[in-house]
Amino acid sequence: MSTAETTAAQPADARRTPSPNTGAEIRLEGLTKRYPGQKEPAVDALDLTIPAGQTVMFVGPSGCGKTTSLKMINRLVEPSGGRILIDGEDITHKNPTRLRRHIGYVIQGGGMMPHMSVAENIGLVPGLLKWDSARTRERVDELLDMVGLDPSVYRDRYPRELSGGQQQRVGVARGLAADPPVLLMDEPFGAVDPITRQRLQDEMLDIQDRLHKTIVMVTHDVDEALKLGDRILILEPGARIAQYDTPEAILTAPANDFVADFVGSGAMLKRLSLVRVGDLRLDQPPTCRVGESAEQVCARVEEAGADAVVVLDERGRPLDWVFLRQLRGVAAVQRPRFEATSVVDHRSTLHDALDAILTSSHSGAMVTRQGQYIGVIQYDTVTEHTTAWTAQARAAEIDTLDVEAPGAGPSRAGEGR
Ligand SMILES: Nc1ncnc2c1ncn2[C@@H]1O[C@H](COP(=O)(O)OP(=O)(O)OP(=O)(O)O)[C@@H](O)[C@H]1O
Repeated sequence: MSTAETTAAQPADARRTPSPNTGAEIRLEGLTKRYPGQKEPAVDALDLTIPAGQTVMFVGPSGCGKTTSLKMINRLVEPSGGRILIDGEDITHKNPTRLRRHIGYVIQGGGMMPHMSVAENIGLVPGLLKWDSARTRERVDELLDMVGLDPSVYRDRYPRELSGGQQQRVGVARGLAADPPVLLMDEPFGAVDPITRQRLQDEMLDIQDRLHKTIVMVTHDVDEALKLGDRILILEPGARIAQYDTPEAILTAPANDFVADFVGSGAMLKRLSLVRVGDLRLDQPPTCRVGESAEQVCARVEEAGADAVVVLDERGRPLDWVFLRQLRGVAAVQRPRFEATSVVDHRSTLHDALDAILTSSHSGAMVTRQGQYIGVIQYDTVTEHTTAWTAQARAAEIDTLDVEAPGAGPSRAGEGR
C-alpha cells in the first residue's frame, strides 16, 4: 500500500491535515470467524465501514468478539468468510506478513522485545522495510518525542528499565514507526494506573490531532471509548452490531436496552467525558520559572492579588503550583522533587479534569497544549458548566412532557439501524 494510493482514495474530510500519510478507510463485508470446535461463530457476518482518519472504539461484553474482529483486520486471525478492504483494496488474501508491515499494532503492556533496546524495538518494522539506519534513528527520536519520552534519556534503555506507562508509550511509538495508515490497538491502556492512563489517552488525542490515522481500539472502559472515539461500535455476542454511532448519540439516543444497560446509568455524569477542558474558560494565575528570585516572585504575585504561582520549566511546561508561603524563606524557586499530578491536556475531558482537581490543593488543575502550559481550569468553572446542563436538561424534559402524546415513550434515534 503506497502513500500515493492511500491519499488518493480518501474522502475530503480525511484530508484536513498536512500529514502526508493519513488514515485509510477500512471496510469489513460479511466478516466471519468460526473457531474450530465452537458451536457459534465468534464473529458472525460483520459489516462495518471505518472512515479514513477516524478513531473507532470497539466495546461490548466479554467474549462478544471484539479482539477477534480486530485481529482479522491485520489477519493475525484468519477469517472463515467475508472480505476486508483497506483503502478499497481487498486484503483478505494478501500475504499477511507483508500486510502487517503497513498496519500498526499496539497491545496491552507495549509488547516490547525484552532483549532489545527502546530504539531497536521501535525500529523493528522500519528495519524490515529496509529503511537506512540514519532515517530509522531520526524516526525513533521523533516518535519518542511525540509520545513524551526524551530520546537522549530513553533510546538506549531496555524494557526492564522502564515503568509500565513508559513501556506502553514505546508500544505506541513502535506501532506508528513506519507511518502506517491504520493503527490497531487491543486494550492498550488496560494495565496502567488511572493517572498514567489519562496521560496516555491525552497523548493519543494529541497524536491523532496531528496524524489522523485510522485507529481501531478495543477497550473495556466506556469512559475511554467516549473520550477517544469519533465513533463507538457496541457489539453483542457474535460481534453483532448493537449500535455504531458517535459518543453523543450513544449517550443521548441508545439504540436499544442492551446499549442503554451497557453504557450504564448516569448518562448525565458520563457527559463529563464528552466536553473537553479546552472548551471551557481557563484562568491565568501568575507564573514563574525555576531559578527566579523567590522574593521577586512573591512581590509580583502579591501585587496581582494572588496567593499561589504556577512554576514552569525552561520549555514552558508546568512543574508545580505553589502557595506563596512555600516560597518564603527560600532564595530561588526550586524544581520540585515530584512530577505534578494536577495537569491535564486541553483535550482532556471534564471527567479527567475533576479527577486531577481532586489531587490538587488549589481547586483547579493546570492545563497544557502539546506539553506547554496554557492556563488553569477551576473547579467552579466545571460546576458552572454542569449546572447549566442540568438546567437545560430540565427545560428539555418539561418541553417533552408538554408535547408528547399520553403513553408515548421517549424516541430513540438509533432504532431501526
Ligand atoms: N483461539 C480461539 N479458539 C477458540 N475459541 C476462541 C479463540 N479465541 C477466542 N475464542 C472465542 O471466541 C469468542 C470471542 O472471543 P474474543 O476474544 O474475540 O472476544 P472479546 O470480546 O475480545 O472478549 P474479551 O472482552 O473477554 O477480551 C469467545 O467466545 C472466545 O471464547
